[in-house]
Amino acid sequence: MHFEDLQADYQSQIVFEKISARLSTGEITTLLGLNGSGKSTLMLLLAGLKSANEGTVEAIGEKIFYLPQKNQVFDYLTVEELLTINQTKDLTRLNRLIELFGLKSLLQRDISLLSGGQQQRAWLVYALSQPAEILLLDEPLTYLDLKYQQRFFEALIWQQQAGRTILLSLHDIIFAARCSQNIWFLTNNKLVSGTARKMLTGKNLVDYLELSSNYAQMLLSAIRREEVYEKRSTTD
Ligand SMILES: Nc1ncnc2c1ncn2[C@@H]1O[C@H](COP(=O)(O)OP(=O)(O)OP(=O)(O)O)[C@@H](O)[C@H]1O
Repeated sequence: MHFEDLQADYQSQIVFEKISARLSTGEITTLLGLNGSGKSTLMLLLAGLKSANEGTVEAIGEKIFYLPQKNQVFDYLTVEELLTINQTKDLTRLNRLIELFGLKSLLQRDISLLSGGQQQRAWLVYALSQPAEILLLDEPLTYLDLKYQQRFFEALIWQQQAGRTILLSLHDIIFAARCSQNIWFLTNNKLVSGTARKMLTGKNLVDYLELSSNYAQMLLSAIRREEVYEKRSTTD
């Protein structure tokens, strides 16, 4: 999937203009940016749910699934009913996801009566079980406790290894650094993109996320420590 010279606005307020990028097939890309920088808007455009004022999006022959930041059901629907709406799903994958996200004991419960994190787990299983080549997941970590953030990380790596192309929007750059090959920053109506290694620099965190340089350095040290830990843990 790629897009060129995209422009979006709401009632003549420009969100971004002339942005272009390619979503690398089979890789995980994370979209970072301040509140209101346009991450959800870009996902809506890529999913074909909002039309661009200018520019083009091309995803020939690729099925796209978009999970919005806020999800709700308007009728009483159990978790099981939600997860079986689309019968064309791969049941082996669905059952493994149900297990991974601890939904077995919640299958008969009404979604609207679950806690925020339990609802998010149901929506994530719903999203990850869709038969789509491209997954657009808007702030998937919202409400998740650390246990299920870790499970979500495992699910992401599994899905990437199964050949899916994934675009996430996140505010957690440590999580982004762990899972992403590519980082896109939305900043001042523009998109700046590159490999995670190249993009996660102190200067970019200060310039694009408006962090103080001390906080940016602290996060980058945590990312470096994590890299060392991960290298060590693969040889343990
Ligand atoms: N339906 C809408 N009508 C009018 N303006 C909107 C609408 N949706 C979003 N906006 C505005 O467009 C801009 C981009 O919003 P968007 O939701 O894409 O940002 P975001 O980067 O996803 O933010 P966040 O990190 O807070 O989720 C913001 O200024 C927002 O106020």
